[in-house]
Amino acid sequence: MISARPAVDPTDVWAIVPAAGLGSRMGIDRPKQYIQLLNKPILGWVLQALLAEPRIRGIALVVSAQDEQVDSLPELAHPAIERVIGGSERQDSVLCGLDALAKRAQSNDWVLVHDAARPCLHPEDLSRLIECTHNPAFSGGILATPVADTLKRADSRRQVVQTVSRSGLWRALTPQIFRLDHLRAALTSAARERVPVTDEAQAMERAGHAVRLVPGRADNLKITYPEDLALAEAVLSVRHDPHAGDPAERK
Ligand SMILES: Nc1ccn([C@@H]2O[C@H](COP(=O)(O)OP(=O)(O)OP(=O)(O)O)[C@@H](O)[C@H]2O)c(=O)n1
Ligand SMILES: C[C@](O)(CO)[C@H](O)COP(=O)(O)O
Repeated sequence: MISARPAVDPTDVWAIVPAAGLGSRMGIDRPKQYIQLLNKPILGWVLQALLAEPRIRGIALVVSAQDEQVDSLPELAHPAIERVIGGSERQDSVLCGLDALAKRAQSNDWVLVHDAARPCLHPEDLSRLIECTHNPAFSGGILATPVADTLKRADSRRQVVQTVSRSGLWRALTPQIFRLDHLRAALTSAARERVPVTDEAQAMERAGHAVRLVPGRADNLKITYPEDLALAEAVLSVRHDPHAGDPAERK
């Protein structure tokens, strides 16, 4: 049952966690979302963060049909979580999640999508993202962080051809929040026209919607390569050690 949690205020939202990827860039023989960070798999951290937010009524957890490890997650027993089978690309998996939620939710409910590969979501970022739905000038929003490095464009030999201005450039993070019917229509259109989209915002932009950037913490890392694991573990251990303090507050 996906709608087991009571409504707590008019901005209740639903969540989709696309977790049907192979994690091929991680270079191991099992999906990266089951790698343990501290005492918990990456996907366990993600579900814990979403379950702690009372405005989220239900979560569609999208996994591959071959996934045998998902049953070992204690969070799977939570009545708010529904398991859904995903597709071959991330955008297909998100659509599978939306189709499942559409059977329970209202078409104008809000849905946030958060990668199974981002275990360091901070509760304050999640809360501010949900609050961006109160701004009627936008169709929703995404967590994002300004680009902090100097950017280079290179040719096929990796010779630098240009230094690109980073002014106005942001890195798209997740979660990303939109109305269920808008996002479903935008992703369906991208799929019908075979347009690859790497996040929900790209589908929404393509459909003509105004997408708000909500500044989020740069430590909301996406685990992609092996070297990302130690960084994420460091973030989680500081956050969950009450004596460690927040490095961002160090002078
Ligand atoms: N067919 C797919 C592909 C990706 N994802 C999910 O989308 C998120 C972001 O994708 P990415 O980090 O690229 O993960 P993978 O596809 O697993 O990694 P890789 O590209 O290295 O294979 C992940 O939570 C991943 O599980 C998904 O649900 N369905
Ligand atoms: C959705 C996302 O996490 C935003 O940064 C990202 O686009 C997914 O990246 P991928 O590596 O292309 O799956």
